[in-house]
Amino acid sequence: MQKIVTQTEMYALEHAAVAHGATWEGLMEQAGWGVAQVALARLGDPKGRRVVVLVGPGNNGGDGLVVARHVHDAGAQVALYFWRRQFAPSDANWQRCRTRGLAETMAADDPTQTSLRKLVAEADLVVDALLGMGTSRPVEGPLAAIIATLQPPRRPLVLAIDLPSGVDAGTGAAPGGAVCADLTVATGLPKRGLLLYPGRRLAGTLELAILELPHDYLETTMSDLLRAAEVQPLLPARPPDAHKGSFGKVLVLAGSLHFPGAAYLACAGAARVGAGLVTLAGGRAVLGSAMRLPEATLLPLAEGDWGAVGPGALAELNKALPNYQALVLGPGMGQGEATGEFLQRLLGLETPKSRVRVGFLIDSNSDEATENAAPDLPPTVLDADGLNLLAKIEEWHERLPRERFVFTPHPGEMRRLLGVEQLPADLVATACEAAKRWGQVVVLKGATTIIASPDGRNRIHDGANPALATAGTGDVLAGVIGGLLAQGLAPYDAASLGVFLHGAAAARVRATLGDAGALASDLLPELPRAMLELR
Ligand SMILES: NC(=O)C1=CN([C@@H]2O[C@H](COP(=O)(O)OP(=O)(O)OC[C@H]3O[C@@H](n4cnc5c(N)ncnc54)[C@H](OP(=O)(O)O)[C@@H]3O)[C@@H](O)[C@H]2O)[C@H](O)CC1
Ligand SMILES: [K+]
Repeated sequence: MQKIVTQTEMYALEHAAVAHGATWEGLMEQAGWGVAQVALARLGDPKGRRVVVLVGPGNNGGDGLVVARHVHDAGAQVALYFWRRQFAPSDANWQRCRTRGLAETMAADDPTQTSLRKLVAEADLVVDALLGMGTSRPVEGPLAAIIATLQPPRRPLVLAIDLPSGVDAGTGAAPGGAVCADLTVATGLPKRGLLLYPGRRLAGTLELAILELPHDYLETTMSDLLRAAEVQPLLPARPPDAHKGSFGKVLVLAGSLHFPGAAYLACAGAARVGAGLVTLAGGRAVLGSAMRLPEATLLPLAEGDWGAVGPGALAELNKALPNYQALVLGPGMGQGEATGEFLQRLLGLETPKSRVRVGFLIDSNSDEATENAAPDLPPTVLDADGLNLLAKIEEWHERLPRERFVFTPHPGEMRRLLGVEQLPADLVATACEAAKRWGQVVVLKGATTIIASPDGRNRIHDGANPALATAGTGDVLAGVIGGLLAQGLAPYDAASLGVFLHGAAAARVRATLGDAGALASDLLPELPRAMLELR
């Protein structure tokens, strides 16, 4: 499993490695040697190739000096450009470069970067070893000017060691600008900032230089990179003697007059990942969606305002719910008052008192519990308007039954759930803390999607795809996760596999249609193909 680390976790791992007998110098040698191998593979025959290494003041610069030595020893012509690094005889890696006679330029002697521009213009490869995990503030002044000499379009290949200089290792932020690399070789383990935007974009292709780190430290709360190997075992089995009842039933409550298509997309998403039966619940507004998917059954519900679902729908819905193994709630359902009241009562949140009566609804029109007493909800995906309506309910997270929901917010919905104007910079920590506090699985959607479990586990999906930036793709994802929940996956696994399959289907769409013009519904036929590919 590929772990992703914060600076704190990485420094702790390095200390643990030293406690187990490694040396700092040895770790740096391993890191630099690993990076040099990637550099040499990119350079092809190193003879006569020109390499410039930009060396900063810290250990990232130290890695750069190790790379410089190995690339020189392999036959390339290496020049060193130092920024804020003072020579000291104890700097063994610099000393080794001096012994080899590598050319040196000091940034302090090149205030207008004239020498640097010439070096860069003649180089085949620039190695960025200015700053790594130690980046602690926005880039400015001479450092910004040095970084500016690497601007595209005319420039050599740029390889960043560990992180592109200027990218925050924890959040991926680059407030003062940063090196825009063609590839980044992470040392030991990839840092979170390499997966989060804009860091992910600035890093280019990601590669890894292996460090020997003590593995028992890897199994704590570090993030996992969501990859095929991790999710493949989660695919539900399809025994030959199976029947539709084997794969669960999903109830989808989605769509409204304004968003009729959301219902279709969510239902079809659930069906396309193998749910046995999908039922669409709603008023006349969603009839069109039901017609588009003849395989779905329909649960007609009493309508509130403008065809939206209102509290009158509860009786029918509660009767039906025990027959379903998963519920998808919210895509395009609207945010009208009646729908809000419906949701509040469906979730048992109509009065603070109901906290102690989870699973039973009180009909506010009657003094006593009605015969419509609600069953416990099955595992439920709460998405889009469902989340927006939930966010309006006072103290919702203290009163909602825990470990029952997968929340699938995009950043705007996440802000509303958290009740903040702006999301904190550290999105992984934000998703993880929310999942813990709310007791629900949180899928924080974005170019990089974060899946966080209440128990602290979290997975990061590196699936940016411009083809996905179109209306309705979130509705498909909600349906996909619902379809997997119905097949018996635990919420965290259903969310993880769902995000992976959705991303894999999107990659297939992009491969045939390109970056623009794909429709959310184009994902649907690709979902079974993505599953087939994964099996
Ligand atoms: N620890 C190990 O054994 C290994 C580490 N590896 C590599 O080391 C770096 C992390 O090294 P570190 O020395 O902690 O940090 P950096 O080299 O990234 O940089 C620290 C210096 O940078 C200055 N700084 C930070 N931000 C800025 C900024 N925006 N502008 C100017 N200067 C900045 C900071 O100086 P101060 O002024 O704050 O004192 C530091 O001096 C890691 O990324 C790996 O590459 C090896 O890979 C493995 C072994
Ligand atoms: K760097």
